[in-house]
Amino acid sequence: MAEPTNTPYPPSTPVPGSTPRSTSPAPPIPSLTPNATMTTIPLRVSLDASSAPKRPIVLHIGDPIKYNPATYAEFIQAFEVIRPPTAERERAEFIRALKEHRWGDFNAIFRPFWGTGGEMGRWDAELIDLLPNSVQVFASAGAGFDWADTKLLAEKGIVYCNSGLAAAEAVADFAVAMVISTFRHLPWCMNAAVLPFLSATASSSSSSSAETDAVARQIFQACHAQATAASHNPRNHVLGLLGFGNIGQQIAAKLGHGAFGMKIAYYDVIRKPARVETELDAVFYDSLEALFAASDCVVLCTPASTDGKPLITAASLAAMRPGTRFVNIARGSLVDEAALANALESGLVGSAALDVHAEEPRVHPRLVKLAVGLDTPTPGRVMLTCHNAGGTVETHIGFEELSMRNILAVLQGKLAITPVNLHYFPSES
Ligand SMILES: O=CC(=O)O
Repeated sequence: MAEPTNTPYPPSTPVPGSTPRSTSPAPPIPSLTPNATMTTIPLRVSLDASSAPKRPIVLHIGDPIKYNPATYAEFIQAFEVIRPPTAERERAEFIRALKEHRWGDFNAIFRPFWGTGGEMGRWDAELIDLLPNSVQVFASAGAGFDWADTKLLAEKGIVYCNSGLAAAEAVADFAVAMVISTFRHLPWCMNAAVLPFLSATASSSSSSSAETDAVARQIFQACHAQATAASHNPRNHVLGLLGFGNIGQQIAAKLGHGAFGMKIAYYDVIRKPARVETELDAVFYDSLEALFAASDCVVLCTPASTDGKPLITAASLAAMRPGTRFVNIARGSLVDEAALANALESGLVGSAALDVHAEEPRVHPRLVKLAVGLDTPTPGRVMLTCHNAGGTVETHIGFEELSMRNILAVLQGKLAITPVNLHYFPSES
């Protein structure tokens, strides 16, 4: 089953620089309370009194800082920042450099890198075992951390901080668009407007522009007339959120009562406090199957399973109501895509919207066919996008800022802001 959702961020502390909130504040997220399990990581920065004080060393992997020059100025004042050149960030060379102790006893890893996964591939035992014992914190861009063995990092005494909070608003906004797409068949509507012209361009001379125009008008009119019968308003339908962390709660706030008027249902490995359920008018279901059986649209917003196994399989899909809508803005590895294609073809799943894919950057060919086909009774039943949900300038600003703030906090002996692996540390008592 999925890992626990992210350690919440204190409510009084806005994500520094993440979103311009002054004119239009985001809806409050009720669960953002300080977490009792937060702990201070013992300082391992060398404080050698006999020599001049040394600044802690930060290994900066990935892109240069683009959006937060003021915080970066503070950062490089406090730390010696080493940014290996591209060639040293290739896995083989990175491993060689670690073995040679090329960057000395560095204290933090800083990865403000917009892109899923690490530049040098999985952060597994092969890399982690080579890290010097001086490393205390690894702060990275990105909500997901399925590419990093955070348990092993904790066993080495390294706190891993993600930046999910900085991406939550963008991901939730995108999920809203995707949920609406499943109710209103946006791929069908969009494809019908342009596909005849795209096919004509692809086959160039075979059909005249008058023929293309006639076909296009026919397809337009068919969609205009028929999409209506397959489309519904989301209001009063049950939105089933599989995962109810920051992102799930933001989706609930945007689509629930007082907004789009959907009824909110959720399942999470950790049931949320009554206060959260009350504020979001959310009903807890005690199993994935129970949630699916109650939902008109299921949204996957939970971290990837630690064992890499999908949650959405032929067996779990069978618990859905016939014609259910399905949205994935979490991780492609959570879905058995062949089983989902079967369910779409049989009508068990009525429509879907998928931002993430099991083998990115490859998109499953059967799902592509279901996304573009104009020759079925309800064509274009799947919206497919390229892992774009979190991708906004505001997210990127927040990734940079939050990663730097996490490192500043830990290396200055304070609480990490968004740690996600503290539950793997031995307890202090
Ligand atoms: O998928 C995007 C992220 O992990 O932030």
